[in-house]
Order: sequence, then structure tokens, then C-alpha cells
Amino acid sequence: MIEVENLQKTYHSGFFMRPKKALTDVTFHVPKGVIYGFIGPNGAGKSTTIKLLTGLLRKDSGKILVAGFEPSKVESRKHLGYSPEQPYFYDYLTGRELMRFYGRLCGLDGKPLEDRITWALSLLNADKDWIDRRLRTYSKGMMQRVGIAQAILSKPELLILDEPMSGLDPVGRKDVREAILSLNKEGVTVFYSSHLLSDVETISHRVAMVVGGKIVREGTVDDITLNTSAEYHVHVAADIPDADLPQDVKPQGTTPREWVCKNAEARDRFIDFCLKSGLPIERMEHQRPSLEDVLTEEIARAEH
Ligand SMILES: Nc1ncnc2c1ncn2[C@@H]1O[C@H](COP(=O)(O)OP(=O)(O)OP(=O)(O)O)[C@@H](O)[C@H]1O
Repeated sequence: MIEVENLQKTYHSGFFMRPKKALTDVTFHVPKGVIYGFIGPNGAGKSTTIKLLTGLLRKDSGKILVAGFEPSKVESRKHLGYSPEQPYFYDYLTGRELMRFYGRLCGLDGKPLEDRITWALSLLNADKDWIDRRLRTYSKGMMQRVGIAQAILSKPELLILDEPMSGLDPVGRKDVREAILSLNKEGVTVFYSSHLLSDVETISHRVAMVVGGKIVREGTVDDITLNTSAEYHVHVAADIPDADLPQDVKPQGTTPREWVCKNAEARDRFIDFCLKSGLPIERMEHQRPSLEDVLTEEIARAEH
């Protein structure tokens, strides 16, 4: 559904400003029918990539195909729904009037238009009293829901959402997660960026991690987290003086009897040490890293 290869983009903002390389090498493919999470720290290049996909910016080099077409071609946007990070709408309209405006742009009218609006609003849990209030009175979360609801009005095959969960409370985030899952069940491919990694971990079929304008990890959440060094937590029913500890083993916070082994070698050394010292091992947990752990590791790597 989306093919991006060796994408590069530099911003040339002002006469005296140095050019800013926002994307140095971005390659990823989004298969049809998946939920694809795009994650990375602030300034990594997520919004730039999304603006390039939607044709709002022009690439310097590389390949982009959206539904088989370059983003400069109108065909690439025929089956696309898009909600930007900070949607800007005419704020003297009410939410419902805004939906009617966008619905008409998609060629809907009369009862089919009203039915479609009802469907989109209820999917985003936005069929509330406030939908008939002017947008200028909306909270960030209300605006976010309306932004996503307008993006799905045309029943697109591909939905691109820039930070759809930002500004939402836990209930709002759950509503958006459920809306994404429900649309995906109906066959919609969803590409979205997010800082909320626990949400990304829960709903994404695949994830790309961008750091410093480059894709550093890509794959399923399992691919990404299982290929990263895991920690082992060993619980020992005795106190151990710090000085005796083997390499790469440290206590877990202030818990005196839980020991964190950084990798499998450290775990084996520690178990060997406990057995030789007659220290009773109660249990051991294998802690798989989260996406947040992996991203933190990648950011640290990029900074060195
Ligand atoms: N219009 C612009 N002119 C100059 N530099 C820009 C412009 N837009 C973005 N940049 C720079 O390009 C880089 C990538 O920005 P981008 O907005 O794509 O990051 P992001 O990953 O979406 O960040 P965030 O998570 O904070 O939204 C940043 O260094 C940013 O400062």
C-alpha cells in the first residue's frame, strides 16, 4: 500500500539558515491491510515523512508510492484519509457542520451523508452534545476526535494519522485504538505516528522506528523486541553484599533480594555464583524489553 525507499528530505528555511537534513535514509513498506506504527523521538522525521506521503512536501530523492502512485499524482489520494498532527479547521463551524463540509467534498449528500457522519462520529465516540458546538470551544481531545472522524468520512482504503492519540485522555486513547482496530477489521490499512509506545505495541502489526532521519528498526513488535537484549530478574532469599556481585548484575531499585542480570551471560554467572555460595534462588523472570526500551537504546546509540 505504501512503498518508501531511500527517501531523503532537506529543509531550506531561510536565506541565512543552514539547510536542515530531516530525512537521510528512510525505507519501509506498508503491506495492504495492516496497522503500521511509525515511532521515534521529537524531531526524528515522522511528520516530514507523513507530509511527503500525503504530497504536502516534495522529496529530494528516493522513491515513494502510495497505493501504487507517486504522491504528486492525484490518484495517490483517491483512497486516502489523512488527519494531521494539529488539524486546523474553520473554527466558527460546529463539529457537525465541519463533517457536512468534508462529506460534501467527498461527493456525499442528503441521507447518505448524514448516515456516514453518524457512523464516523459514533466510531470516534464523538456523537455527543458538543458536536453541535462551535469548534473554537473544543478541547484538544474533542478536536482530535473530529479530525480523525473527518479523515474516515470517505471510507478510505488507507488512513494516515499523525499523532492520533496526542492530547487524548486514557478513555480517548482507548476510543481511538478501538476505532483503528475496527476500521482495520473492515480492511482499512492504517499508517500512524505516535509517541505513546504502549498503544503502538498493543495495536500495530508492524512498526518502523525512525531516529535522526533514518529507519533504525522495522518489523513486527516481536521482531523488534525479541532481537534486543533481554534482562533477567533473579530473586534470591538472602542478602548479598554488593562487593561480591558478578559483573553486569545489579540490585533492582531498593528491593534487596531482586537482582537484575543485563544479559544471558550475566544470568549464568549469577546463578553459578548463587549455587557456589549456597544462596537459595526463589525464582527467575525473563523480562522482554518494551518498544520504549528499544527506542531508548537506539536514541542513546545515535547520540554516541
Ligand atoms: N519547515 C521546516 N523548516 C525547517 N526545518 C524543519 C521544518 N519542519 C521540520 N523541520 C526539522 O526537520 C526535522 C524533522 O522534523 P519532524 O517534524 O518531521 O519531526 P517529528 O519526528 O515529526 O517530531 P515530533 O515528534 O516532535 O512531532 C526536525 O529537526 C525539525 O526541526
